[in-house]
This record gives sequence, structure tokens and C-alpha cells, in this order.
Amino acid sequence: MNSPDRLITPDKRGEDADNSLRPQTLDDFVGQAAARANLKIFIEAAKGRGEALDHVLFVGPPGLGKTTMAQIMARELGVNFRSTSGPVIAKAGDLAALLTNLEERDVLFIDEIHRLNPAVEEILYPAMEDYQLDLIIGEGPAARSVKIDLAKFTLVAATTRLGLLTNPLRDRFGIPVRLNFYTVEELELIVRRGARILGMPLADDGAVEIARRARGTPRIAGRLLRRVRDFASVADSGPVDRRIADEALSRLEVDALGLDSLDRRYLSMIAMNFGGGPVGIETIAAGLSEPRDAIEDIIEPYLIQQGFIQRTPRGRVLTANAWKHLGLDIPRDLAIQQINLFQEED
Ligand SMILES: Nc1ncnc2c1ncn2[C@@H]1O[C@H](COP(=O)(O)OP(=O)(O)OP(=O)(O)O)[C@@H](O)[C@H]1O
Ligand SMILES: [Mg+2]
Repeated sequence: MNSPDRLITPDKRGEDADNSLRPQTLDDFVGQAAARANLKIFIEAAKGRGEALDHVLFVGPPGLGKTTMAQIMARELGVNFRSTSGPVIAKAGDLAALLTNLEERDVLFIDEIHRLNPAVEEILYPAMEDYQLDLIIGEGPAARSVKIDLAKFTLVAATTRLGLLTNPLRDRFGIPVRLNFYTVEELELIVRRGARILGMPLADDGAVEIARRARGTPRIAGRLLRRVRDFASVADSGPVDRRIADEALSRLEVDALGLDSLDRRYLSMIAMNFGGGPVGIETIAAGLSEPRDAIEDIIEPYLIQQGFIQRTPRGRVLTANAWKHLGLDIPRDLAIQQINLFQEED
């Protein structure tokens, strides 16, 4: 993303390398109750049979806990965790090296699997299905294919963009898991836990305030918590309550619903320049000078979940909620049009 200072971006940053806030067990992991319950059963069953767990695909916006969940799974299975990511595996041989080094039942984690090179993906199919590597050795008439048996491993993959996965790849995951944005109550638990770990005195209403502004995302909750802590320690003000949290976060231009300046720029551009839409994603990307991918991965999912925009075949459209949040009057014809839209749906 172009804005390195965007505090609220759920992208990974240096400070997240500090893993101190990462939950270590399924029971420590707050939220995603349905996914957790299912995984617990599958893990128990696989352990009971002494078999490798079926391949797992985590899907969801950045910062919701895909990597964390993958690490926890390896730990609960009691196996090694090997980690790589789609864009890092340049050649088929790189993947072959990774695969041949796995031990029985190990977890191989491939982050950003939608960015896998197609030649590498080909190697992955037989590996996932039959635990076999099909390699071509040599070139031209001397080329021959060799099959190598692999340990029965579990591939755990993560993607922010299910739509970019090829069907054959997607079909090879027995356990697809979608992660959703967290509720404020869940984020509140995460913020309190984080404050305990950081040894930071936090009042209940302070925790709620940070949770409300975390954009449904634990990574952002952790980041806001650290920024509020910095602010509070400079101000030397005792336990962080709602007022202190509010002051700190307002300075960071995070608004009451967790939207930051880029979110608001997105919404107000559609309002001001395009009468609320519909407007195509390429036009929005050009207008904001942000890559289309980042807009679709990072900005839009939350705005859609909060009911600020709708994706229609003709482009993005602001909802009445968005106009309200921007403090603008809803254009009359939009109000009428949306009423009609809803009537058509019935
Ligand atoms: N359920 C949770 N409870 C507490 N903290 C969490 C939870 N889920 C994630 N976190 C925290 O949020 C941060 C981001 O999580 P993680 O790296 O797993 O996200 P991700 O979905 O893999 O993101 P990306 O798509 O960017 O790779 C981690 O530092 C972790 O500590
Ligand atoms: Mg991750």
C-alpha cells in the first residue's frame, strides 16, 4: 500500500514480528467460534487415527488470524511447522525441496497461496492428492519423469482472495475455513488480554473504546493498543480509560467506527466525484493512487461488512449509511433508487 503511515492498515509490519500477542492454543484464541470448534474435532480425529490432518485452507481479510491459527494447529497436532509463502516459491524445485524435507504429519504452511506460480502449482496437485512428487529431470529427448514418495503431510494454506485460486487447487483442500471480522465484544477480550501481556493498566471503558475502533481486526487492535500505550505513558495518566483512548485514537485519525483517513478518502471520493456511484474499481484505484488489489483486499471488505458500500455489476455504490457517516445529505434520487432496488430484490 502506498501509505506507509497508514496506522490502521491490517498489513503486516515490523511490530507484528513481536509475537508476544499471538495466542498459542485453540483455547487462547478468541472468536471464530465455529471454525475453532470444527478444527478441534478434525484435529482430535486425526490424532486419534495417527494420520495427517486433511489439507486446510484459511480464507479471510488480512490480520484476522490465519497465520496464528495455522501455527496453533501444528502445535495442537504435535508436529513440525514449516512456513513459506506463494511468491517466495519461485521454481518447482524450491517446492520440491520443501516437500521432500517434511516428516510424517508435518504442517506445511503456504501463505498467500493465490500468488503461487502456475508451474509450482502443478507440482502441488499430486503432492496434495497422492503424496507424490512428479518431477521432470533433464531436457529434450533425454528428459524423464521421476516419482518420489513424500511423507503424508498437511498443507495449511492462507489467502485473502479466494477468487484468485484456480478451481483444481481449491478443490484439493478438504477443510476450507473462512475467517470473519470480529465483533466488538471479541475484540474487547483480545485488547484486554493484550494489555495484560504488555503490563498496561486499562480500564473497562478504555478496552471497549479501542475494540470499537479496531476495524473488526485483531492485528489492528494490537497496534492501536500499543499506540495508546505510548500516548498514555508519555501523558503519565494512570489506567487508560475511554477519554485517554479516545484522545489518542482521534489524534491518529481513527474515527469512532475505526475508519481511518484512507477509508474516508475512499468514501468521500465516491460521494463527491461520482455522486455516490456506481463507479468501477479501476477508476477508484486511479483516483486514490492505490493498487486495485490493496483496495479489494484491505479497504473494501470492512466497508462492505459495515454496510457502507455495495458491489454491483456496474461498480461500487455508496449506501445511505455511508452518506450519513460522512455527514452528508443522501442525494434524493439515490434514496429513491435504493428503495426500488430493495423492492426488486423482494
Ligand atoms: N483470535 C485472536 N486473538 C488474539 N490475537 C489475535 C487473534 N487473531 C489474530 N491475533 C493477532 O493479530 C495479529 C495478526 O494475526 P495473523 O498474523 O494470524 O493474521 P493473518 O490473518 O495471517 O494476516 P495476513 O493475511 O496479513 O497474513 C497477530 O499478531 C496475532 O497476535
Ligand atoms: Mg498471515
